[in-house]
Amino acid sequence: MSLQAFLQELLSSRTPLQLIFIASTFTTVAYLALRSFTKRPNDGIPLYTPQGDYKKRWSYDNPHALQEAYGRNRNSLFKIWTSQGYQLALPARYLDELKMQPDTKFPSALQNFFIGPYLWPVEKWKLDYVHKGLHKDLNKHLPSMFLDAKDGANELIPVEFPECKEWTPIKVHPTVLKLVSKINTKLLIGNGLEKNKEWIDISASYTKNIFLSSAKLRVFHPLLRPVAQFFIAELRDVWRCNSRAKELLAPILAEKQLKERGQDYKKPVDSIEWIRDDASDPKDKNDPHLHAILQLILGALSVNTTSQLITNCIYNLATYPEYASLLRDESKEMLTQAGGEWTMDSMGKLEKTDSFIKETLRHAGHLTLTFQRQAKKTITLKDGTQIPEGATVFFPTVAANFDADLYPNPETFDGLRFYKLRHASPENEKKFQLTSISAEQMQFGMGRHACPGRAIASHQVKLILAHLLEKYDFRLKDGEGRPKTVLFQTNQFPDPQGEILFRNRR
Ligand code: HEM
Repeated sequence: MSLQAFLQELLSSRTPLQLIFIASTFTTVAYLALRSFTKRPNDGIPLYTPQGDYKKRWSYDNPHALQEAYGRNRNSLFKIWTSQGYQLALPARYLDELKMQPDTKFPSALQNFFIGPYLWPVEKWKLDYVHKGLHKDLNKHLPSMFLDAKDGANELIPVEFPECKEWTPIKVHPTVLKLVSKINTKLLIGNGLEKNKEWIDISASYTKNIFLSSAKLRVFHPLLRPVAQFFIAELRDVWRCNSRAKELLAPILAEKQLKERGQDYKKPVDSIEWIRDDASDPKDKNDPHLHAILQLILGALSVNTTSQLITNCIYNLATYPEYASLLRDESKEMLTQAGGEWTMDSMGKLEKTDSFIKETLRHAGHLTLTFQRQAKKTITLKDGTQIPEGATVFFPTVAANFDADLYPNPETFDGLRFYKLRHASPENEKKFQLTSISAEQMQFGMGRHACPGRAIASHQVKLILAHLLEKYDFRLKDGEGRPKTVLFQTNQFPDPQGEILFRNRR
C-alpha cells in the first residue's frame, strides 16, 4: 500500500475525537521540529537580521535584503537567516583562499539546496558524474559543440520565431525556452532526441518543477519530509519525468552498446559518452535510470540559465533601443570579416555584444547568491576566522553587483560598461569578458565548481542575439514598461508572461 493510501485509510476510519488527537499530536511534533530547525547555532559568528519581516523579505525582497546585509558587513563573515536555515555570507576577500578547497572538505552545496534525495533516487555521490564529466570534457569539445550550436540556431530560429510583417507581440520566455531546449539537447545529447517533442517538453518544464519541489519541501522540517513529499504535485511531476526520461533514453543507450561493438566505430561527442567514460561503477555505464536523472539535471543547469539570460537581453533591447543598432552594426561587421559564417574566432570579436550581455547578467542574474558550499570539516582561514563544520556558506553576488564602489551608478543599465572597462588598459582585456570570473564578477561562481558551461553559453547567447538582431526590430508594447523580474527566495526570473513587439526589418 502506498503511503498516501495508508494515510487516507488511517484518517477515514477514525472517530472525530481520535482525529482531533492525531491532528494535535502532528501539530505539536511539527511545531517542535520547526523550532529546532530555526534555532540559531551558537558559534560566535555575528548575526545580521535585515529590517522588518526578515523571513518574508528573504522570499520576496531577497536582493535588497542581501544588499542591506552586505552594506553593513562587507568585510567580515556574518550569519543570516535563509529559507534553508542559518547560513554564512562570505566577504570577497576569502574567495581566493576557499575557491580550490577539495570536495572532501568543502563541496558544492547545490545538491543540498535542491534536497536531492527526494528528487533524484540514486546514490548521492553518483550525481557528481554530471559536473565531473562536464569539467573534464565540455571545453575540450567546444569547437564541435559550437558547430552544433550554430547549426541549431540556423535551423531552429526560423521555426520557433514567426515572420512578423507588422509589429507582433511575442511571449519571449516560452519561445526562447523551447529554442534553447532543442539546441542544448542537440549539442549535449544528440541522437535525434532534439526532435522528440516529449523530451523537449520534459526538459523545458523540469527546472521549474525541481525549484518548486525543493522550495515546498523546505517549508517542512526534515523529519516531516518523508510524508510531506507525497503531497507536493510538482515533486510527483519530477518523478514522472524521471521515469519517462528513462524510457526515452533506454533505446539510445542500447544502440550505443550495439554500435560500439562494430569495427569502424567512432565514439560520438556527447555528454552521455562523457558520463559513460567517467562511471567508476561499471553497472552505471549503461543504466538508463541513472543517465535519465543526470541528463535532466544537466538540462536544468544549462537550459533555463541560458534562456533566462537571452530573454532578459531581448527585454533590454526593447527597453534601451539605442543598443539594437549598435550591436547589429558590430555583428554585421564581424560576420562580413568572417566571410559570412560565424566562427568561434569571430564570436570573440563581438566585444560590445559581450558587454551588453554581461551587463544584463549583472542586473538580472538568475541567482542572487552563488558559490554555495558546505564545510564538511571546520576550516580555519589565514586570518584565524573559522568556518564551523556543517556550515553552509555563500557569496552575496547580487550585492556585489550593485556595490557603487565596484560599479559606479550601479542601478543604471550601461550596456557598454564592460566594453569600456575592457579597454581601460591592456591588462583589462581578459578581465571583463562575459565569462571572466573574479570576486566582483560572481555570476558563474568561482573555483573548483565554477560553471563549466559558461563558454558554450556565451557563444549560444551571442549566436541567437545576432540572428534575431539581423531579422527583427524590437519595441515595448504601447504604454508598457520593461517586463518585470519575478523574485522568489534566491531566484530572479524574467517575467515568463512578458511580451515584446517584434517586426521584420525593412
Ligand atoms: C547563462 C548561463 C549560465 C549561468 C548564468 C550559469 C551559472 C552557474 C552557476 C552560478 C553555477 C554554480 C557555480 C559555483 O557554485 O561556483 C553553475 C554551475 C554549473 N553549471 Fe552553469 N550556468 C549557465 C549555463 C550553463 C550551461 C550552458 C551548462 C552546460 C552546458 C552549465 C553547466 C553547469 C554545471 C555542470 C554546473 C555544476 C558545476 C560544479 O558543481 O562543479 N551551465 N552554473
